[in-house]
Amino acid sequence: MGKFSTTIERSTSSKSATTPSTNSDKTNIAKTTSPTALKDTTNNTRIRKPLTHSKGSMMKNTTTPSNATTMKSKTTVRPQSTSIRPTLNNTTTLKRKSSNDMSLANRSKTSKMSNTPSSRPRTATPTSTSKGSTTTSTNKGERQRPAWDLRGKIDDLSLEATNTATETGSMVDLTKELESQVGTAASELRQMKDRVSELEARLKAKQSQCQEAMDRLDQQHAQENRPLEEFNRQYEQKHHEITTELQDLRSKTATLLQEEERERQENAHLKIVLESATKKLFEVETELTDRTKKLQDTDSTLMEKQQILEDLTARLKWTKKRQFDIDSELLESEKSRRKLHNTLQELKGNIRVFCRMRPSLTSERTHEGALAQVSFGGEQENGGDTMEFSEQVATSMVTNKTTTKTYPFSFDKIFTPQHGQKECFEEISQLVQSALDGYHVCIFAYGQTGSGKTFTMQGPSQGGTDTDSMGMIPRAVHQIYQVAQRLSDRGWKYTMDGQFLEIYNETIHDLLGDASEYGKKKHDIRHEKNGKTIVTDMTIVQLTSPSKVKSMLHKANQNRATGATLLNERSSRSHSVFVLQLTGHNETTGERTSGVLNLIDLAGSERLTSSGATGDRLTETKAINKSLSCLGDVIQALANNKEGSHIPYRNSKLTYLLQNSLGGNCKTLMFVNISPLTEHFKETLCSLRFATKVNSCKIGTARKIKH
Ligand SMILES: Nc1ncnc2c1ncn2[C@@H]1O[C@H](COP(=O)(O)OP(=O)(O)OP(=O)(O)O)[C@@H](O)[C@H]1O
Repeated sequence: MGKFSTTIERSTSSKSATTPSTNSDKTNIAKTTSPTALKDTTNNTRIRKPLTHSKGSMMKNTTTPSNATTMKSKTTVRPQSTSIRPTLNNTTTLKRKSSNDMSLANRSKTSKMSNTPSSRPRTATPTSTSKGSTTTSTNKGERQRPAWDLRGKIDDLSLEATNTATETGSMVDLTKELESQVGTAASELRQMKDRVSELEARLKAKQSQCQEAMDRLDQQHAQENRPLEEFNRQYEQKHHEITTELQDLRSKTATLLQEEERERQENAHLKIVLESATKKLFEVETELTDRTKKLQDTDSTLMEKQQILEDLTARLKWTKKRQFDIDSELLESEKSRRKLHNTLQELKGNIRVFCRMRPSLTSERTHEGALAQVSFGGEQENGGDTMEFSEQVATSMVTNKTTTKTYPFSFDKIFTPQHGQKECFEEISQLVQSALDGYHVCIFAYGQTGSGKTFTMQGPSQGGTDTDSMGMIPRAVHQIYQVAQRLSDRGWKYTMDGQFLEIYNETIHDLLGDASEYGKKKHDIRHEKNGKTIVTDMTIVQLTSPSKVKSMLHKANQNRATGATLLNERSSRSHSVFVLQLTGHNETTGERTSGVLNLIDLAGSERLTSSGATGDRLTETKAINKSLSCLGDVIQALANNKEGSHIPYRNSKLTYLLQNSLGGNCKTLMFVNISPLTEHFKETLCSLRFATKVNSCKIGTARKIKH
């Protein structure tokens, strides 16, 4: 069947279903509690409306009964099914309606088109032909009425118009019927709404009742549960406590287990330590036993030794006492010896002469016979020493025979090359003591150049630091310093003022002054009535400590070097005089002393003839010889010892300077320094002869200077 026939079926079924559907709808509404469902029903009702406009309904009369029955049975089911369709809004419904109307119109149009005269070839029977031809002409291109069959076409049109009129009438009926249905439905709807409202009210009431019942139940439940909750709370608390306690217990147990493990390990360790300690203890005990035994042995030895020590201590005590007795005896003996010696010196005079031969230097021992033949004798009865030089002298020029000629000498003391500075100083230390006691002491060093005068007076020219080689000047200062310290216990206070001057070519120079002033200042000699000798503009150094002597000598040597030239070695060509003024004051007794110690390094005593000097050197030599000759003259004059006789001090600067240190009030010592070399033998003989001359002088008894 084509589309058109389907449409007929639908319209038929909808029409036939209209009445029964009302009942069934009602039943459905009653069952449905939702207003929405009701709406849907209404909508469905509306939806069904276009179905009544279908061509099918118009064709109802032409349909066979059997078909109608079938359709009816089909449509009765539809309202039920539509009642449970989803809700459609009015707009949708209208749209559907509109679209259905449109489809109806189209169908009508199509129907019209299919009934045009063009489909002329159709059968002449309008009803059956029309239906069959229309259907076929529209859809399958069935045979159409020929163009020339206008009559047929008009017939078709009139038939169609009749059909349309019939259809329109049916439509009006249908509309009316539908309107009536709508009214009924509206009334039903209102009833339903009322019913719904009523039901809703009842529902609300029931809900409220339910809520109240629920509240009551809740309250009851709460009341009933309160003890249970309390119990539950207590239970939980208890549970918590027990759990906590349990955890504590577990943790304590774990700690205890750990401690136990640790103690176990410690015990094991202690066990090992104990074993080791026990072992050591045993060893120590063994050692202790050994040592105790040894200690006992040592104790007995110690006791023996203590006994020995006591014996030794007793013997030492006795020895010390004996030593003290001997020392006392020795001191007494020494005192007696000094007294005797002093008496001897006084008998001999207060001028003493020491001879000192220096050792030969390595460079001087070049050949056999380089050293002069000399023998040193022992101590004489009068306390002096002897020495004897010898030389081979030709007796005949023809036979070339020689004989040994000897030159004996004796002096208060003779120092061989083997004697050191220490021995020399021991001999003169008493003179230094005399200076401290208030005497004027004068110590000369006389001899040719290079014979060892400076070495004797100051020490090595290189300024050696060893105390063994220290000369007479530093030793004298050391001794004075030490004695002054010792005498301070007995109330003595000493001051030591040092001056160092040089007499060169009969001019005085200050060796301790500023180097730039050296040789520029004029210094005069003044003798005061109290016996003091003053040299003007001289630098005076307070020797507060022995170390100051060293720096003083260094300064003097520096100044001397300033005045030296290549051809003129100043130390050999000038006299250097170190003057030490010693002033003592005893605060206890009020006693005062003022001694002077003159330490003089004379210029070289070469003979003018043998030196072969000319020019400036000749002048120097003349000056030196003159001053040395004057010194001899002064000593000679003093030796003559004639009261009031003239002493030629003023003949030279040296003797004038030493005026208060040479003579009856003074103690004089002369070192005659000699060389050991054969080549210097003649000069040595000259020096020794001069010294012998001095040594033979008796100046008289020295007296303390009184202030
Ligand atoms: N007793 C001694 N022991 C060791 N060496 C000495 C001794 N006496 C002198 N000499 C050395 O001999 C050399 C000459 O000595 P020194 O300069 O003292 O002679 P001098 O007589 O002072 O000479 P000058 O008149 O030229 O000053 C120096 O090198 C010195 O060190």
